[in-house]
Amino acid sequence: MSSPHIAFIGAGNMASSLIGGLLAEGFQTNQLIASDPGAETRSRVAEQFAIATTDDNAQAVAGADVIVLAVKPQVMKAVCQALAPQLSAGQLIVSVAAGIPCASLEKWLGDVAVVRCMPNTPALRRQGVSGLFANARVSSTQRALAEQLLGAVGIYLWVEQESLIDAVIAVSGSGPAYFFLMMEAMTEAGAKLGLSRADAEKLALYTALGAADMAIHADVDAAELRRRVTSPGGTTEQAIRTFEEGGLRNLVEQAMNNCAARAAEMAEQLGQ
Ligand SMILES: NC(=O)C1=CN([C@@H]2O[C@H](COP(=O)(O)OP(=O)(O)OC[C@H]3O[C@@H](n4cnc5c(N)ncnc54)[C@H](OP(=O)(O)O)[C@@H]3O)[C@@H](O)[C@H]2O)C=CC1
Ligand SMILES: O=C(O)[C@@H]1CCC=N1
Repeated sequence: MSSPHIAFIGAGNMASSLIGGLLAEGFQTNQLIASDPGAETRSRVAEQFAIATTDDNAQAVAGADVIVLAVKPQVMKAVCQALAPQLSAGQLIVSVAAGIPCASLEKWLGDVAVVRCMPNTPALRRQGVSGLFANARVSSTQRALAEQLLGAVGIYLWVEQESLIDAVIAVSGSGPAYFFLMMEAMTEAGAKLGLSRADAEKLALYTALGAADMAIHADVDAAELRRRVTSPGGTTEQAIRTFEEGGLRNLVEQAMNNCAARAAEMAEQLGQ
């Protein structure tokens, strides 16, 4: 489908990142509509992206090829149950919600084609990475449609088991926050070492960008790139030793396990 119409249900952080990325990629404003109960949110989205907005989810989904469910998991059941009678045959549901399984969406929406997707907010800059899982009703054309949507805002990969979406959340869905935390901490520490806050922030952010770009394009892994920065007896060695002795690897593993466990817990609590 060359010019699909896409309705966003919920126009908050994640929807805005996707909308911004789609428009930057060349989607037309008249292909997109966003529905949200918040008047301020609708004004912001209309002003920022010049797309149609509404507070009526039923109006948003009428005629849409793809319906992106981008509300908080806590309201997903009510949103879906209200939306179910408004859906037409052939529409593809793309849910970006953490912790809401396909089976729950099918229970609330009926016999629908669902792609469960875990994107991340760098989609706004078309630097997103998404994990996708399709239920059995998704046709090959609809798979291609989901790929067109998420491919417009970054890269994507399909997982063959739905449970792996929780692992995707732990790595990349929530992952930007881990790197932002690192940037905050490096900025603070740089400022304490005497740099201006602005300079410390610039150095930290561009270092993150450069390291990621280098790691993506290198023909060796991150461990080898790290070793190449770490001169024996030099400065980096002291920093890395401090991280290792402080248990950074264990901490990262624990954090990601807790993240995935929370997604599973949400499925128990909110998916009924
Ligand atoms: N933020 C992220 O980095 C990521 C988020 N996600 C998923 O995206 C989803 C949305 O998260 P996020 O964008 O951060 O949350 P936000 O709160 O920023 O956005 C959700 C929006 O939905 C609106 N909303 C509430 N009720 C309804 C309704 N009945 N109909 C339509 N819209 C409604 C909310 O309005 P109001 O505020 O007035 O309630 C809010 O504007 C979540 O399910 C989350 O798991 C996935 C990947 C990454
Ligand atoms: O924190 C959350 O629950 C959402 C899902 C992944 C990123 N943000």
